[in-house]
Amino acid sequence: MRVFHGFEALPHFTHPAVTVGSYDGVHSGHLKLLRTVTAAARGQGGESIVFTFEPHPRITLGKADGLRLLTTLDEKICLLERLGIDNLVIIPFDRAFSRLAPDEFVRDCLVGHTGAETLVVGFNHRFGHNKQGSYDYLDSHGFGLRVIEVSECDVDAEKVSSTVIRRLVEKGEMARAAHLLSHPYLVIGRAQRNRIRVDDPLKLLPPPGEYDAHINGKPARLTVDAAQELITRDILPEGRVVITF
Ligand SMILES: Cc1cc2nc3c(=O)[nH]c(=O)nc-3n(C[C@H](O)[C@H](O)[C@H](O)COP(=O)(O)O)c2cc1C
Ligand SMILES: Nc1ncnc2c1ncn2[C@@H]1O[C@H](COP(=O)(O)OP(=O)(O)O)[C@@H](O)[C@H]1O
Repeated sequence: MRVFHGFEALPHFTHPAVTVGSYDGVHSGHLKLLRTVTAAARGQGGESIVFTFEPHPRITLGKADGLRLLTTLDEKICLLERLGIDNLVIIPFDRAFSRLAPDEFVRDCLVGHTGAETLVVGFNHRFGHNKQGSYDYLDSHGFGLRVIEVSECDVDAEKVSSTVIRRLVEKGEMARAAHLLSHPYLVIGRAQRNRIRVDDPLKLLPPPGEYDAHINGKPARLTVDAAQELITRDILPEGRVVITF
């Protein structure tokens, strides 16, 4: 997967199919869109592009109050890569960007900068200044784009959203969280002896307690302490570690 920062210096994309969103957690609902965008790209002999935002829009818009995220940017890249997405474009979500009207965003950013031919959106997707854009808006304005709307994906008749999964992780219900994510809860940190630190203060960790997890693919018993440090029984090689719950 190629990763680009911002709209400047993007290459020429071949018949791209695109999707846009925060994609926090890259959960089962997101998966349905990501599979659709991949299939659409293949169907038109082109490549898939995911646009995501950094920082999370709610932070820029001052609506973050205590927000913790399921995925850091590093983790999101890892998860999208595994799904076979061809390109990721990370959009700096600043105040000026948030003021773009829906038509400016679609015309200038999606079509203008990437030549998007197909746009995949979820059932509740909103975009553009004050969230004025939606599937209906796209459908009625055309923009010369094929727009595919993906219906809501539930798991066991339960709504799947980043918010629902955040609540499960906050309660330490890691098996249920993994079920709604459709993959284990991922934490990428840095090991020093038997301690693992996560540098991003926005990363949501499970509450203090003991957990069965995997560290770099090996089963391990892990303690999360009150200072949100992760402690193992064994000494780990120093550096980047991948933990899955
Ligand atoms: C160009 C562009 C501008 C946006 N502007 C706003 C905005 O002004 N206010 C807003 O709440 N969301 C805006 N969004 C939507 C956010 O990306 C995000 O979907 C939304 O903030 C999610 O809100 P929620 O977490 O409260 O559901 C914009 C999206 C795009 C692509
Ligand atoms: N459970 C779900 N089923 C289907 N689509 C979903 C689901 N949850 C989210 N989506 C879609 O995934 C895309 C990205 O979602 P998200 O990152 O939560 O949205 P936003 O960019 O508005 O924060 C959106 O198009 C949204 O409609």
